[in-house]
Amino acid sequence: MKADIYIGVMSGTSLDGIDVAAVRIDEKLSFIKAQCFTIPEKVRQDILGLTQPADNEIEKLGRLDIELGHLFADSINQFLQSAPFDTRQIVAVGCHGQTVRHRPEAGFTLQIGDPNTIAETTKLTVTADFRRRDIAAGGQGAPLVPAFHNNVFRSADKNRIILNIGGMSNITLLPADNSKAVTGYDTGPGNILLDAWINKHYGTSYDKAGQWAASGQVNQELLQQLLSLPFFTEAPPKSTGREQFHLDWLEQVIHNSHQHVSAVDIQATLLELTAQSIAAAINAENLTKPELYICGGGVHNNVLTARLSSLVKHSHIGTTEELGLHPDWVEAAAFGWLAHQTIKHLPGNLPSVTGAAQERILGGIYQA
Ligand SMILES: Nc1ncnc2c1ncn2[C@@H]1O[C@H](COP(=O)(O)OP(=O)(O)OP(=O)(O)O)[C@@H](O)[C@H]1O
Ligand SMILES: CC(=O)N[C@H]1[C@@H]2OC[C@@H](O2)[C@@H](O)[C@@H]1O[C@H](C)C(=O)O
Repeated sequence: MKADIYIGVMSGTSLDGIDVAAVRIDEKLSFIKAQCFTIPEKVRQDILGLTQPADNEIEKLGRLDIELGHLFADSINQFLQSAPFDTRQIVAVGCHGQTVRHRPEAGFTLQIGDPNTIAETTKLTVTADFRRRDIAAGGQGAPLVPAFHNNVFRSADKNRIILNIGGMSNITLLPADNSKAVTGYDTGPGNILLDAWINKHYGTSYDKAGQWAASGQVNQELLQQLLSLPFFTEAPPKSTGREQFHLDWLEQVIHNSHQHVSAVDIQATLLELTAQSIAAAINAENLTKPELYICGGGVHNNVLTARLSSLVKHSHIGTTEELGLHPDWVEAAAFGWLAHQTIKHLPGNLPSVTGAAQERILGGIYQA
């Protein structure tokens, strides 16, 4: 039987790799397989260099756009070498691109990784640039994945919350009552500050299972200063990124606190900040006895998830694996679904999440 297969490609704010997933979409979506590809260190540094104002930005951006286009295309081609399906069944690729700047308050967001290059190199139809139409319609352009969560994880009898802990964290509220709107927003940092701080001190890219954080003590004064950032109490719709949560911001708050806090205690404090900001967002919602399902790389940080489960009100806590989708592949699968929406001329955004005036067909199509 001929099936429609879509390839989702996600390279998120953590810069931990390029996730490629294949999904089959007929009446229902089913996951086929996924793989993560390395981002070379030089490319990682070039991306990071563009997330803050830099010299000669246009030239750097132009070059990196093409370089990432090739990197995404090579990852897709490699992924398809061991595909357990006939690649002629692929309808399209949905490529998120790499966010280098997200400034919804200034009316723009920028994801790069040239889709023309991907289409030329893979000989596949590519859909990309999913966020800017939502922004043009008055939305935040993010988070987009709640629409996918609504499609695959909503239950008719249980209220559910899906929590993504990536570089940033975002929640999706899925009421069982389908007359109620799905809502969701970015809650603030996911792994980004934990990654940045351990990288500064040990050169490693993340705090494995949260062990370094677990060996320190939370500094309450610093925690309160970090939590006083207006973003945490702003009403949704809201989204954020590296523009807000970066090492310079953290170091400025530490400096302004006028106290000496050891590096390990700062890591413990950052884990507590991450857990508390997520939990405050979840607990502020009035869904009755929600089930909480976590996805994103943060599920592997046992110390963070244990702390979260002691802070949040929920009737059940687990990962999206219980709902049939491994937590590492939810976002990549979502971009496969978004490609399907674009190709079928269906909306990809949820105005109740992003704040856009209406539903919109997202993204551009770059024909094979
Ligand atoms: N074993 C582990 N222990 C602790 N943290 C981990 C572990 N494995 C992954 N992580 C964290 O997960 C992060 C990657 O998460 P993920 O791939 O969901 O991010 P992303 O897709 O870049 O984010 P975003 O959703 O913001 O776009 C890593 O940077 C790391 O901090
Ligand atoms: C601008 C941008 O790239 N935002 C990402 C980021 O990573 C998590 C969170 O912040 C979310 O808003 C979004 O990603 C997912 C894929 C989304 O749009 O739902």
